[in-house]
Amino acid sequence: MTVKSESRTYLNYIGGTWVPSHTGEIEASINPANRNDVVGYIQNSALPDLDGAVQAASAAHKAWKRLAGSVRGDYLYKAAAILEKRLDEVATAMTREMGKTLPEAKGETARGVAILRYYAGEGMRSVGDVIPSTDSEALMFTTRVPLGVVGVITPWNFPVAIPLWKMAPALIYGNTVVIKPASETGVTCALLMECFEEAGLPAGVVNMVTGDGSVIGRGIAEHPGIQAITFTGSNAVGKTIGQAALARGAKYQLEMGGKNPVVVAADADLSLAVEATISGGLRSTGQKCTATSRVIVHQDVYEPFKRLLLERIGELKIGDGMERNVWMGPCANEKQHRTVLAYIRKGKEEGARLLCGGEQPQGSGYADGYYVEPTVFEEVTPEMTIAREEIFGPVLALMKAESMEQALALANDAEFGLSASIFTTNIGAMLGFIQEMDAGLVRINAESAGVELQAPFGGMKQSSSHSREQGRAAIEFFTAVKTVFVKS
Ligand SMILES: NC(=O)C1=CN([C@@H]2O[C@H](COP(=O)(O)OP(=O)(O)OC[C@H]3O[C@@H](n4cnc5c(N)ncnc54)[C@H](OP(=O)(O)O)[C@@H]3O)[C@@H](O)[C@H]2O)C=CC1
Ligand SMILES: O=C(O)CCC(=O)C(=O)O
Repeated sequence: MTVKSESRTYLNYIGGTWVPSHTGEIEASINPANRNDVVGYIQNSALPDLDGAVQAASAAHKAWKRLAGSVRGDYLYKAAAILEKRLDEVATAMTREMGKTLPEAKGETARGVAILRYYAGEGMRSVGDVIPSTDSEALMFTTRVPLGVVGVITPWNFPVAIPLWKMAPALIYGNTVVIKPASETGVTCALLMECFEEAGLPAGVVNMVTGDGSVIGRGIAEHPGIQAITFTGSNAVGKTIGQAALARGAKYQLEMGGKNPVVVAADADLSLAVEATISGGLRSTGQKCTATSRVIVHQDVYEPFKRLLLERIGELKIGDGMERNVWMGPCANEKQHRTVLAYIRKGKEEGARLLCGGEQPQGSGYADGYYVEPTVFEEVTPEMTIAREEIFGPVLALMKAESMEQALALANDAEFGLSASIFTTNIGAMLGFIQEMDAGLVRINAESAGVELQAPFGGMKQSSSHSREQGRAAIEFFTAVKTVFVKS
């Protein structure tokens, strides 16, 4: 296989200019489909780089917040048009950096364009309420003000959509931004910065510093010049960010893991349920916080569902996401690959029965990449590790339920509460699920993954800090309410 390596070095974007890190160190961004392919080099930054970015963002804030919302919106519309024009280039960088297939990466980049346009429009929408005062001669109303400098810490699994669904609302409501993307996807983030630069955003309004999470990510959480932090990633890191922010009185928002169930009732459309389980559980190699992980099937349809599921999984083509007809790419990095294989081993050790997959696929096309076969276990019991912990890989755990009550109890038996699906044609079962399921997203006859940008997104229990992102819900995090009382 020919390897298309590039040696372009991407700099930090600070105060409207591209600058190298004070450390002079760079880090290679590797293609997980072929570890010999270097996508580019990013800066391995240190705290003085972050300080520079925070200073630039603080200096830009006063003028940015004073612009009319519609003017800030115009910048976002321009950035959207530029991203749309560069869609193929950005999607290709994404596939090469973290492995999702090119059609998925193109879909995500198009979603990024739509996110920018949605929030551009927010600049023209109302922001407050008029509240009747007990004083008949007074006018009382609420308005909203930006928070200041927002720190954005993002993961590698949605390298365009997640940065944009955090940055676009932060910007439209008048904040300035310092982003630290996941190290695996620093090149894709640098391309997003180029779009903002080309759109002419004033210097310092958006800034990017790449580098180790434990240095730059932690630095953002602890920085006194950053008024709010929005994070998506693991629970372990999210909790430390929340604690650091709380300790210094900064606002924070954490979107973390999931252990999302799909319930298949006896009256379900089985082929629909199978397709949604495969799409929700295995697309993006299972690396979505909304991915289906536990599949709870009513005993009356368990065998036909299982047969159909295995038959369809057997047809999926695994490989380099840049190749046509490949349905599932590799895990995003070496650590993730090791983690997923370790969970599969644990599943076997704890007594779950392996129905398919479980290994790194064999053959020359797979030797240099972080591939794992789509894997299905059955006889999974609620106390097993693979039923409890987020795997973030192409692994499905089948569980048999004797009744819908038991299915619902199993679905709710998790520390997480992000997304949950049910497949049924019974309206009572649908309503019961909507009512009783402890999840921030409840989906009926639809896969657990897949978030619409105009609707609130976030989880219950350990999945989030109980805030919501996206849609109009974003205004709650990125602004503070001011109550105004006016008397002549
Ligand atoms: N909810 C979701 O969408 C996601 C969940 N996960 C879960 O997390 C697991 C591990 O993935 P991983 O990439 O390691 O996730 P992390 O939580 O470690 O990474 C997410 C982001 O946080 C940064 N970060 C890392 N350490 C710190 C720190 N101490 N303080 C502040 N920021 C930090 C990372 O930077 P850097 O890249 O430089 O380390 C990255 O930008 C996955 O297996 C999955 O279970 C992962 C990604 C997304
Ligand atoms: O399901 C989606 O499209 C979004 C999932 C997500 O936000 C995540 O995995 O972090």
